[in-house]
Amino acid sequence: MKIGIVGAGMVGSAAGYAIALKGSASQIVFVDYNSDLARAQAQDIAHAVPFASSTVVTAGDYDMLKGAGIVILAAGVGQKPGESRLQLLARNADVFRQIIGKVLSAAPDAVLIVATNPVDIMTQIATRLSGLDPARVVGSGTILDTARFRYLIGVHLGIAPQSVHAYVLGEHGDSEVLAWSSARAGALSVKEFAAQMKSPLTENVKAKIDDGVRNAAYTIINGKGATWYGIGAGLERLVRAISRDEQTVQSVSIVTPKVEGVHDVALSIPRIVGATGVVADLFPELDDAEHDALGASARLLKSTLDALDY
Ligand SMILES: NC(=O)C1=CN([C@@H]2O[C@H](COP(=O)(O)OP(=O)(O)OC[C@H]3O[C@@H](n4cnc5c(N)ncnc54)[C@H](O)[C@@H]3O)[C@@H](O)[C@H]2O)C=CC1
Ligand SMILES: CC(=O)C(=O)O
Repeated sequence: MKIGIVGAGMVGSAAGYAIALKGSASQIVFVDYNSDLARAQAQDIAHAVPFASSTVVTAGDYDMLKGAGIVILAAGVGQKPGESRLQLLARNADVFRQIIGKVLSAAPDAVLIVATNPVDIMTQIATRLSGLDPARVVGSGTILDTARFRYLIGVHLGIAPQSVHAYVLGEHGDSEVLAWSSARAGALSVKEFAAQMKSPLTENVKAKIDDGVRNAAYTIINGKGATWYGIGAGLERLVRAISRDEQTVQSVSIVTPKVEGVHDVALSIPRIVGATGVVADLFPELDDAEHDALGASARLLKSTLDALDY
């Protein structure tokens, strides 16, 4: 499948690199208003291809997206140290106003994957601007936070993160909800697994893991200016799920009719992802505090969107 990537900065290029190394696309086309950057990223990644796959990597204008089955939207500004994702909204909404029409003119049948922050609200804006079925406009949402959560639980339990089944819900941002009550390791609840492994999940351990997930972006941005490898791998995972019609469960963001009493809000819950985008939503079992936190996250996202005049 041909994949378009609009925004050839750190996130777009990390996604392209991961896709090329895995060979999950036949072709990648980078588009960026900095055309020199797009060309340079394509060339650099193309030089990795002989070690890994047969993906053809190029760069060009929007018309080069013709025939793309998926277009990743990673254009826009990222956070400066101390800035929240929500503070990027007005600037990145302007970027989407400029690019969505051009993407759809060239690739009207593509599934859109949104990475630009604040990703939930940008997903809602992309859905509105494109007029597409919401299931075809998939925000990467908490796919990265879920990976961070599984990684840290895996470290605590001494097991591979692939054996941890746990999800982060709601906003990809400060109000996100770590769904501890439904988290499992192998066939056990994480609490029972931890007890049997003699590494109990105390409130202190859970608080440290929460901080490691919720504040990961701030910590990494303080150290290196931006984050890109984690999300690059997450975007590749979504490309694979869609291009191979995998029907895999991922925590992604789409405009959802009703979440905790909030109507038409984009946020993450686990969803089945296949060729057409999101195929079905899965509402996990939550305890009362998690229900309340998910409701608060949904209300925050909805009110932030409503305050934006676009
Ligand atoms: N969803 C997630 O989990 C994550 C999202 N992000 C977000 O991804 C976005 C991109 O981050 P980076 O790649 O680090 O930024 P970057 O600054 O390295 O790259 C952004 C690119 O977008 C391009 N661009 C800006 N306006 C454009 C327009 N109107 N048309 C075409 N291209 C345009 C720029 O030329 C630049 O190359 C940010 O909003 C960031 O917050 C970053 C990490 C994780
Ligand atoms: C920047 C960002 O959204 C992240 O790394 O989670």
